[in-house]
Amino acid sequence: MTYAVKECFYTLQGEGAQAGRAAVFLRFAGCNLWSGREQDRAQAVCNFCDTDFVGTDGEGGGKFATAELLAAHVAARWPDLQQGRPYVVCTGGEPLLQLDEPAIQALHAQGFEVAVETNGTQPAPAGLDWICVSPKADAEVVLTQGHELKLVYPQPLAPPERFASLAFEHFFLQPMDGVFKTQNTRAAIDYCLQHPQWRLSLQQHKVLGIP
Ligand SMILES: C[S@@+](CC[C@H](N)C(=O)[O-])C[C@H]1O[C@@H](n2cnc3c(N)ncnc32)[C@H](O)[C@@H]1O
Ligand SMILES: Nc1nc2[nH]cc(C(=O)O)c2c(=O)[nH]1
Ligand code: SF4
Ligand SMILES: [Mg+2]
Repeated sequence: MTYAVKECFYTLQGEGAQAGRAAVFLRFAGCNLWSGREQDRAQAVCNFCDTDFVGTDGEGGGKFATAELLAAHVAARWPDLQQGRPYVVCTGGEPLLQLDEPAIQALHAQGFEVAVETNGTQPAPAGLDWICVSPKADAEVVLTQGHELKLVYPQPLAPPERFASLAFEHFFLQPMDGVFKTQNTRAAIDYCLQHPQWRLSLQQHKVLGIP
């Protein structure tokens, strides 16, 4: 299996229950819900994406022929493997189109806890330490259990109530970034105030100006 990686960088997790934690972000290229081309955005199943996941040309990007080469590339980004619990967040694009058990095992062998940010349309390989599912209105969620469910809000066809009974430990609303970010943030605050099962996830890295 060759892995196509858009970029790979060390920063703080900006979202959800692990926000503030140092992590290597491993951003896989490609997604099943959007081509990544602006001319296709309006017709895409997921049309609010804030990320460039096309190609392998980003910082720390490239193609990796084996799970071991991929894991060594990730480990090289962690400052000191003796210090703290090394943490890798596999994202994309849609990471579960590529992240498989051998890759997870190779990352474990390098000492990493392995997290994933997924749209929930693919089954999860065994061995993941943290699963964050972020449902998209027009895409069926097959991954219905995990650690956190992080719903971009609002999506009129995906109200939070649709997901509130799924088997997750944490439930977050993340205001949709874009031209209506201020209004979306206010709406998410109001929803959390009225439904305390849900917490607010702000994209802290955007506030901080870090990747
Ligand atoms: C770029 S996605 C990649 C992982 C996976 N494809 C997914 O959608 O979960 C990473 C996270 O950013 C969220 N996200 C994408 N676009 C956003 C936006 N415009 N505003 C807020 N969150 C957004 C996604 O819902 C997901 O939780
Ligand atoms: N700092 C930081 N935190 C993040 N959490 C989820 C991200 C993603 O794009 O998946 C992301 C990201 O791109 N940067
Ligand atoms: S599913 Fe994730 S990566 Fe794909 S277009 Fe939507 S937000 Fe972007
Ligand atoms: Mg991001």
